[in-house]
Amino acid sequence: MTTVEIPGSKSVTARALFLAAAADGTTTLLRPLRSDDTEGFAEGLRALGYTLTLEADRWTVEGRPQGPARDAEVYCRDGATTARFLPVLAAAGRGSFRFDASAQMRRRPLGPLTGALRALGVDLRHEEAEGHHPLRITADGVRGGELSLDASLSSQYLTALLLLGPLTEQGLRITVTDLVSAPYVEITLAMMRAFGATVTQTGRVYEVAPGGYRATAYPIEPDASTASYFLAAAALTGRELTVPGLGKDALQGDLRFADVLARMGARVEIGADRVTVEGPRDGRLSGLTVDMRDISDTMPTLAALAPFADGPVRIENVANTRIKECDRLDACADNLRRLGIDVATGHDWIEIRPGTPRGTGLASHGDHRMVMSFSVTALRTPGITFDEPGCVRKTFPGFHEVFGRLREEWATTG
Ligand SMILES: O=C(O)C1=C[C@@H](OP(=O)(O)O)[C@@H](O)[C@H](O)C1
Ligand SMILES: C=C(OP(=O)(O)O)C(=O)O
Repeated sequence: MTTVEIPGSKSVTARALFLAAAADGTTTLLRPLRSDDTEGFAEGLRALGYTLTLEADRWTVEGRPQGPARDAEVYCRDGATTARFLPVLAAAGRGSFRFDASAQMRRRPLGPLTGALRALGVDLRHEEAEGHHPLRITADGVRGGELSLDASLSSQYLTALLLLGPLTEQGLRITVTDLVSAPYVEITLAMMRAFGATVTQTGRVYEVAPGGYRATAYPIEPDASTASYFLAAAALTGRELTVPGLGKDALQGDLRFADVLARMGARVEIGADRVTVEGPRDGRLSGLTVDMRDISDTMPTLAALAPFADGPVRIENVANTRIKECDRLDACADNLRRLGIDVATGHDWIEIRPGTPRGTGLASHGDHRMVMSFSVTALRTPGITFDEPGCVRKTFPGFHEVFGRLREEWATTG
């Protein structure tokens, strides 16, 4: 049996950094993720005037409940959590703040969030394309009130506004007309409560009370999206693999990817604080149709595994994967075709037919998940290479070392 320690969750680390910065007192994050996205988030906080100490497994943040209070320029790199959460933190402070991001992140939409901030009275200007970075905020605190929000492009708009709620004078009441990636909002609600906020949800209506956040010591659970590559690897190779730290009480919806593997024929056990997957001994996985709207970061993982199933794999309701680091439906189809696999896509779906992938050069499309996903395919396909393997740094800089060790361990144990 193999055990793999997975680094901390990107989503939980980003939220914990925001909450710690906004809290009254000093917060300690235990086992945070160290990666380009989360280091970019921490660097953004420093640019906004916060004091952070980053040690290997322990980050401390000195909170400033009054919010950022001096003019600043923030570069958000490729991270959408940084690019969508930090402008909201700035809006709650006082000063003139300019935000910019990488070319990739500049292309990704912000409009529903910046529209909501304007509706709350925030003075915000997009410097180039409307609804995209770069943007300038002239902040003077946020009074609060009622809002309607369309979160069908990204749940991160809702998360950002929920995080803002306790920092407003009157609180926020948000009615959501549509919501993608819903489990990420559950992470937000649970973590806001852990930092002392009062927030309720009744159907589509979220109510957040004013009153700020309280500092705490916060342990970061392992990243469930990252775990998907290792769980898929076990499913594909007929091995048994355990990821400690992700169990029944895990915050992240992406752990549900294990249920998809179970439907394909793997044995899955989700215990109190660990998940174990054992692939079928004969290597036979079943095809299936699956709605991944809630867990679409794992769509590429399944697409990369899909050719080995004994029937078609159809993934539905994943239109918003077209506005991630790249257009993930097109990028998956491109790489599967390079491997000689028959694949079809539509506006919000992809269908992959069974086949035997042929090793070849694959395109990263600047997307960490392309590289990590097709590394799983490579376990049963000699000759796969990537044009930009280093882009895994966004969420898991050590991916190739850890995945390579697993591959070697399995090669030597027959
Ligand atoms: O809130 C978060 O931490 C995230 C929400 C999801 O984005 P969308 O809501 O844009 O789908 C997910 O894909 C992303 O990796 C992280
Ligand atoms: C889409 C992703 O990241 P983000 O939206 O946080 O940039 C991801 O990690 O797959």
